[in-house]
Amino acid sequence: MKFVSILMGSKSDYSVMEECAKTLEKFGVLHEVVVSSAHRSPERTHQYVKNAEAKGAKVFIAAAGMAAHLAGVVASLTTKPVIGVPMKGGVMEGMDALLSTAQMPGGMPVGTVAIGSAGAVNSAYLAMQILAIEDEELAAKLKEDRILKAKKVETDSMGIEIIL
Ligand SMILES: Nc1c(C(=O)O)ncn1[C@@H]1O[C@H](COP(=O)(O)O)[C@@H](O)[C@H]1O
Repeated sequence: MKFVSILMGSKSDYSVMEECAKTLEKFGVLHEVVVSSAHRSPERTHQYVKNAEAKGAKVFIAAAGMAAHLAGVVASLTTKPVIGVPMKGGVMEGMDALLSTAQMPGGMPVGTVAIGSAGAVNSAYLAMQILAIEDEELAAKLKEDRILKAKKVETDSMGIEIIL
């Protein structure tokens, strides 16, 4: 079994991270969704990451807001790629979470995406792009998705564009 693991620090992150799960779902990519906090439930986080890796998690996505240490702690527990998603809601509307997710010490990376909703969706795409390195079927689906996105830009432009 190979799958993407999605962790979030709180149930309150789910309304945003649901978009990540839905994006993986759309492409038929197997995933787990778990609430676990490095701060509030350190043992659960440790056990979950170790078990998930043993079961076949190929990429971890970790979302948290405020002092967002979850992704960094997940990165400390696995050598699989870890994608961090900073959540809004702290005093700096996500800038606090962005910095605490991205500013990892050398040798312990967390690939960090945008704050909030765009980041949630992009974390799923980035995870799939990593899986697609060795999955031609998924790679083809991602290429098709790019073509559809480019076509949509053209369609959206029709009716409003003025070109001299
Ligand atoms: N940053 C962390 C961690 C962690 O890093 O371990 N655990 C929870 N949180 C974050 O705290 C915020 C508020 O959580 P509550 O809404 O439960 O009070 C959430 O965005 C969560 O990700």
